[in-house]
Amino acid sequence: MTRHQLLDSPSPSLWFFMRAHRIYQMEMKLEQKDAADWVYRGEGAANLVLSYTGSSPLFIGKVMRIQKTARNGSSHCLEDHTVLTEHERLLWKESEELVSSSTKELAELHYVKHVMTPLLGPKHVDAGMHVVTSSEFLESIEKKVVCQRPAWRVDAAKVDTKCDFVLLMTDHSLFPNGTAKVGPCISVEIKPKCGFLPLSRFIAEKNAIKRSTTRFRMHQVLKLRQHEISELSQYDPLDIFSGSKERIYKALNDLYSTPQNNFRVFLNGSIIFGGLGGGTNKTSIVIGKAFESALKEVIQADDGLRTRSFIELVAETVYNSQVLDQLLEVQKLDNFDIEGAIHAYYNIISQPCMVCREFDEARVPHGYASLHSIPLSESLKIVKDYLIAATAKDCSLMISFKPRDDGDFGSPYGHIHIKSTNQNFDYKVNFIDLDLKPLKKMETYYEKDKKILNAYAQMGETKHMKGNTSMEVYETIK
Ligand SMILES: O=P(O)(O)O[C@@H]1[C@@H](OP(=O)(O)O)[C@H](OP(=O)(O)O)[C@H](O)[C@H](OP(=O)(O)O)[C@H]1OP(=O)(O)O
Ligand SMILES: Nc1ncnc2c1ncn2[C@@H]1O[C@H](COP(=O)(O)OP(=O)(O)OP(=O)(O)O)[C@@H](O)[C@H]1O
Ligand SMILES: [Zn+2]
Repeated sequence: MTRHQLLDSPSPSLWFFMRAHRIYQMEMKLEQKDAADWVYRGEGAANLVLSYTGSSPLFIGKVMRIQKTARNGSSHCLEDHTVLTEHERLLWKESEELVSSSTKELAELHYVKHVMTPLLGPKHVDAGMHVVTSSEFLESIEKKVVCQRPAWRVDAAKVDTKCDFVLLMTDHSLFPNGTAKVGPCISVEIKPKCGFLPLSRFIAEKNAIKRSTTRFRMHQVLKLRQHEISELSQYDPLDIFSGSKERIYKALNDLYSTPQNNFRVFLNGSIIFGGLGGGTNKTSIVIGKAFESALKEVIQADDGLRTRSFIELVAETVYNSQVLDQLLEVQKLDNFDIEGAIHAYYNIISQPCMVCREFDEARVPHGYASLHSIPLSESLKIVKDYLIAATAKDCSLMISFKPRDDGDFGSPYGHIHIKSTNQNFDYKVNFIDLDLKPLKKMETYYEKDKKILNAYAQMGETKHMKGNTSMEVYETIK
């Protein structure tokens, strides 16, 4: 590791100094030999995440988020590392730091810092910091982790070795104590997805099902058909966002039964439940037993009773912290639905509307035509809010718990008590994956919406012949 300037005598307080003074990029470079200290933690569609195992105080308690690049050029990854497009600069013009960013990576960081953090609360978001890397460092990481990655993720994308930055963030599966010694700490990662039913008047009558069935549940049918999942999830996002204790318990039980990519659990930073880097199947008895046993370190209950107490811990925290209320508000910035927002998108890019083009000129529904005569400022607001909501619908939250020491009254963390074991825990909640969605994705969103609806309608048609409603069908094929 090459250090310059500030970093001759690194200390944990330096990290806070840099954040406090808005120094988002460390004056250091990670070299090939540094790769030995980083191990695979997980990944999503766009990024690979590693955790630190070395002894440098600068990196203890941190994870590294590395961008991936598509193998076939058509993945989710941000292929284009130039800064925002002309239209994106227009869209985000109120966030000066974002539009004047010199690289796409810095734009992403400023988006989290200046757009998402004020909406979700600074207590729950860490925008992270960029660190320069050599391509040799990234190549070593790529080789080192390839065998731990899910095969389908390996086929889809690899580490982007041309990208010379990585993002360093707080490891939210741990509690900071400034040393390499961890634990006991248990954390849960939940990807709750969209928690409301759209009400927009721009939803076409033929798509009215969107007003009564969540996108998540309809999307499950498409995912099943495309073999992305092997069974339908029992989870319904409306439960976890409901504010009702009973329904939150139900959501947690359903997430536990069918975790897919919506639920994971880590013990002292290592995964003990759910799939690394992708989805996972229905929880089997074997997995259930192993999980029960892993919980021993933190849940003081007899064999067979720990999972239930763990679910109580998470459900009570979701209910008491009310953290999902804030997330739901941000998701609801999408109040036009993609069926309305898509027209505003074409106004912004000054292109003929591909949706209205499908209608005879005289038959364009009045509502859509009216969207094409609103001022540009309104179109910008509609699309900007839609994209912010898209980030909020795709992010995850990590809730971490550590047993609370008796008499610890000055703790900066939340406090939760579970009745079943009479235990007290400190907890903290953080949002992760608050990525900026590219403007050009609006067209993909429109197409995907149609695809999801078609798959759901087709399932309904097949089964309706037997006299069932779509909901009953969902329940029976689940
Ligand atoms: O469209 P969705 O709801 O499937 O969300 C995508 C996620 O699929 P999911 O349904 O959660 O399994 C998808 O997750 P997976 O790859 O399925 O784990 C990504 O998060 C994707 O975001 P991006 O392209 O990486 O920025 C997500 O795309 P966005 O729609 O958030 O842009
Ligand atoms: N700050 C963090 N602390 C602890 N674990 C993290 C952190 N950030 C990410 N992870 C882990 O790494 C995984 C992948 O990270 P992330 O969700 O950011 O990837 P992504 O490619 O952006 O995902 P998506 O497919 O949703 O776009 C997460 O699911 C989580 O398990
Ligand atoms: Zn239109």
